[in-house]
Amino acid sequence: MTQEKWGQLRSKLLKAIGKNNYTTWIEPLEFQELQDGVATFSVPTNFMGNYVSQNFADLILYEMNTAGESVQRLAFRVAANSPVRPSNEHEGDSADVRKTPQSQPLSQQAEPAQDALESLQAAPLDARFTFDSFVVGKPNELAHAAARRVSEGGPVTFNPLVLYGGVGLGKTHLMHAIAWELKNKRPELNVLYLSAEQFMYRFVQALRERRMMDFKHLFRSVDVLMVDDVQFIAGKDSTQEEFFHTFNALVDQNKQIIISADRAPGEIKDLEERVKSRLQCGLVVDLHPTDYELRLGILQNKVQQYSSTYPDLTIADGVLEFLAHRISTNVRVLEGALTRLFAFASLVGREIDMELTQDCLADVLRASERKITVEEIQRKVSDYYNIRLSDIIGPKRLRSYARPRQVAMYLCKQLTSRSLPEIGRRFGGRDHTTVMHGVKRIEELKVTDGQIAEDVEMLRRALEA
Ligand SMILES: Nc1ncnc2c1ncn2[C@@H]1O[C@H](COP(=O)(O)OP(=O)(O)OP(=O)(O)O)[C@@H](O)[C@H]1O
Repeated sequence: MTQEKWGQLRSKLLKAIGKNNYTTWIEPLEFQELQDGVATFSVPTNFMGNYVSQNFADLILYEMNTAGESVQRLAFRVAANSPVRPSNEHEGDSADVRKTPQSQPLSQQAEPAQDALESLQAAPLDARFTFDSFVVGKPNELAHAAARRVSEGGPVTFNPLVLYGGVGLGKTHLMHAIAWELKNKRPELNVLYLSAEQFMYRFVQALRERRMMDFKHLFRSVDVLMVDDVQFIAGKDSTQEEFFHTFNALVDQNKQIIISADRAPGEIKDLEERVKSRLQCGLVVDLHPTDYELRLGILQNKVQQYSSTYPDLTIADGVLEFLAHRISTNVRVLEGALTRLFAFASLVGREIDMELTQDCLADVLRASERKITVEEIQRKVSDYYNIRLSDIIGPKRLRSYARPRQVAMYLCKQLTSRSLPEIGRRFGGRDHTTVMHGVKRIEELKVTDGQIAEDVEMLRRALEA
């Protein structure tokens, strides 16, 4: 991040927290560097660093990330370069921003909590995302069954329910469907659905307006709390802490919590252990990547919905099967393709046949047959394991390099059409028997080592996305 960018961010902070706070706390901060996700500031005193970290860190992090900077943590150093140590922290954590004040004075003009709660409930639910429009197949049947159960609003049997899976596989759809169902069946329940980003934003706002008591009260008075994309709060320490307290308070009152995430809780980097373990206490279900049958079912369902909008359009045999076969990335892309096809066909007034499909969706079809390269795999794997690309290719035999290298070789074998000798050549001129050994080793480990199985799956998804 440049000084200039920090300058722009400062003016946003000024607007957000008002002139007095700004002059006292933000103006004296001097941005030093942004490295490995940690933004370092120099501050005149320890006290000041602590105060800013406790009261404004989430806001600063939020603004930085919104401005396109990838920042997980802030660190404050007094001018002499000694790290700020929050008084109630262990030494090892000294530069981390972790603490949230446990209580904040209530603002004199604080609205009654109930009013504010109503505005919170306005988080919009998509009218299309209901159980009726959700197509069930093998990859999502367990998630669907669990969502159905929770949506009955009966006694809480598993808490929380965690739905996780890759991009566009229906997590948000299921969450909304639960909320709609609860609103219909149990209108007396206070159901709150929001994204983890909105949770953070509310939290930051409450801190800023000194209305933490309201915030706590609001979130503790819901009957069902649904938080979408919880991975968003990873690395945002104060928000995680507040989420943790909210979570515990609701579970203690036997209130239902439903969470979604893009990966299993245990796999979310920079999510605190205690949050992970709370999330793992309930029922954790995976939405698997779609299979051909599910994709076809979703397409047929969509076509049925479209038939009222486009009563004159017809689809030739084989088109839906072709799309289900060819577009396997995610449901969002599949739906988008069909929408475009209908719009196009209605414009030109033609039947949707293979020719029109190929013409209209040339780019989508090309993208879905995109070839994955060895270099891409090497790059993704090195990013994933946080090692250098040269360590994947190079000669080092340390386990911390050798295992990722074997994972990369395995993925090259699975996802590209390269032969073993070709793969070997691209891994620093290794022999094909070395590649074969690596591939075999990962095949074995996938069965015996859950971590490796998960790593390979995540990487495969990322590469195919
Ligand atoms: N089984 C399904 N039946 C019908 N529609 C589906 C199904 N799965 C996904 N969709 C549709 O695919 C689109 C993407 O789904 P959704 O937004 O729920 O994905 P997500 O898992 O929350 O993705 P992200 O990780 O991007 O938030 C939505 O329009 C949704 O209605």
